[in-house]
Amino acid sequence: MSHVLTERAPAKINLTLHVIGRRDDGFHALESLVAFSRGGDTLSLAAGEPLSLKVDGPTALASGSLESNLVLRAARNFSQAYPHARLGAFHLVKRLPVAAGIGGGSSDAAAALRLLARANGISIEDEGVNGAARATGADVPVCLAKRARMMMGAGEVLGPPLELPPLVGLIVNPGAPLETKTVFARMNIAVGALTRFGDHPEISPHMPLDALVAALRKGRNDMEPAACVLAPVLGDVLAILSAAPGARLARMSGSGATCFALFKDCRTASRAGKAISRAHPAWWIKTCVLN
Ligand SMILES: C[C@](O)(CO)[C@H](O)COP(=O)(O)OP(=O)(O)OC[C@H]1O[C@@H](n2ccc(N)nc2=O)[C@H](O)[C@@H]1O
Ligand SMILES: Nc1ncnc2c1ncn2[C@@H]1O[C@H](COP(=O)(O)OP(=O)(O)OP(=O)(O)O)[C@@H](O)[C@H]1O
Repeated sequence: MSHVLTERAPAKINLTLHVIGRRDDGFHALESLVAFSRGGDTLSLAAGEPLSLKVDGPTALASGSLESNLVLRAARNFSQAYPHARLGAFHLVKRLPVAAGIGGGSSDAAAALRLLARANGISIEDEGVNGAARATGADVPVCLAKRARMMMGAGEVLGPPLELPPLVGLIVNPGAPLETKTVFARMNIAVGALTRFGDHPEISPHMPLDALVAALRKGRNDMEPAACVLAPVLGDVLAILSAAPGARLARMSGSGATCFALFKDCRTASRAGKAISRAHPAWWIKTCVLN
């Protein structure tokens, strides 16, 4: 019988997302402080079986065809880097909203690479694993170690892991899918243009909570205005989160439409979550701890 390994694929939250320009290859250059939730999707691997994927869970249908699933794309990229490596049968339990700016597919792909690395006794720091992550998608490298850190370049340049204090958050997705590519296109930045270079607030490795929140407030998500045009409900989500009692900061994650707010404690966050859920029962709302 094959040995089954399991990994969690958490949500990625862009606490800040500064788009500082557009490179000659068409990709946008970013400065982003990324953190991770504790819940998310679950991926398991029966190592040694032929490569396959089964997906179930509440958002399985929304995640598209099996053939286009980033788990299989990551596994194929891994196999190119390590042609003699054991692959296996993946089982994904999909819970995160899809095309939501919280890197669900990227986190699943990174979990697949962690599982394949474990099954083959390879470190996730190995260049082959990192190369497979880069080849799979811009957000996959940062999801590989799932540690809070600065992300730069088009996602391939990572700062050192940061020991952020746990941030109590509420994440809200109003159910309007947004494709990353479409939101970038709407920003309409010319190839080769540098917009707002280097004004990201300084984030130090052991920042106390209040200093971190103050620094985050000086940051922004540059994709928010374009995403709000494409999904006007986002304006409501941000206004509701900003006005929630105890909210210290409200912002969109990634290319949207998921937004988050930070609170001083779990009780305040959970109370806000319940009130928003009563008013908007169709929205996906989760309290979480980010770091
Ligand atoms: C916006 C972020 O969510 C911030 O974390 C990510 O940069 C997006 O990462 P991702 O979803 O993994 O992106 P990919 O699937 O690699 O790219 C989707 C499309 O988004 C655009 N794209 C992506 C990342 C980037 N830095 N610049 C871009 O212009 C490209 O048109 C690309 O074809
Ligand atoms: N395992 C997967 N989970 C979710 N979506 C997937 C997966 N594999 C492929 N996809 C496809 O990837 C696209 C983006 O989905 P995803 O949920 O990763 O977006 P996102 O949260 O906006 O990502 P990011 O924050 O990295 O931009 C969707 O169109 C979906 O069909």
